[in-house]
Amino acid sequence: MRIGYLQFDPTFGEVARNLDRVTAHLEQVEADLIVLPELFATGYQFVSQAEVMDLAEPVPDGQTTIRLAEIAARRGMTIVAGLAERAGTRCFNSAVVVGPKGFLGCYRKTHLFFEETLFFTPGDSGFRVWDIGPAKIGVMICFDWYYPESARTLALQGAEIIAHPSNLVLPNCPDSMVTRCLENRVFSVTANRVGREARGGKDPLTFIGLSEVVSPRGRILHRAPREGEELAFVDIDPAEARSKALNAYNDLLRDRRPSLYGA
Ligand SMILES: NC(=O)CCCC(N)=O
Repeated sequence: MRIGYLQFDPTFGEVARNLDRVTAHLEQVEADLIVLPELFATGYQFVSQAEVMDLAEPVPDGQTTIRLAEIAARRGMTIVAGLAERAGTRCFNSAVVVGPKGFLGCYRKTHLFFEETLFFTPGDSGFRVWDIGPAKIGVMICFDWYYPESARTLALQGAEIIAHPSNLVLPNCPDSMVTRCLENRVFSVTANRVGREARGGKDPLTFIGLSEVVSPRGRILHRAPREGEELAFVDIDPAEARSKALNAYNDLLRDRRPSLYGA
């Protein structure tokens, strides 16, 4: 099974242009699963609620989901991509899952970071897993990584690969995903963006790149540079994420003691 990411540098607000640039990359892809960054078509540093409402789209009938579903069907692959979702008067920081047969579902970011809390509604979808044929994938978005419950919940639901659209600005995620994968015995694909944004007189944000695929044994199978766009794929066997046995006596998920874990 071939999985990977597009590390991308969007131009803020230029949705059609960003979509065109991304789809040009995707037309070259021969893979089973590709992950795109969080908010890949809009950019990240919104300055007002009105701006978010203007740039956000309905799911699945908005242009971004439609375009990605068309490509997924044509290329016979699954795409997980972050986007700003408009649902009535609310906006969510979401990720859509589209496959060879069309739209599969949408995850709404559970843990909003920094000024996202001003413009987005905390996600209400809960963590979800989709069977895409060769594997079961779960989705979390960027800052969700900071909460071990995110990856653990997906692993308990049977996720073998965690698709992780991101706009990372803090340094810790790339190395921390080694632990997330090790403790849950899952693969992860973190698709980060690169570049910087300094809008509306706000402090500039520099995105750290370092997109990566990590194995269930905590090996970094491939990591992108800090800067520059990169399309990268790794051939994996998702079966490596099915057994949670550490040895003849320990099973990572069976041996949990939730009655002793408190809230
Ligand atoms: N967009 C984000 O959720 C950033 C989260 C903080 C980090 N890990 O960079």
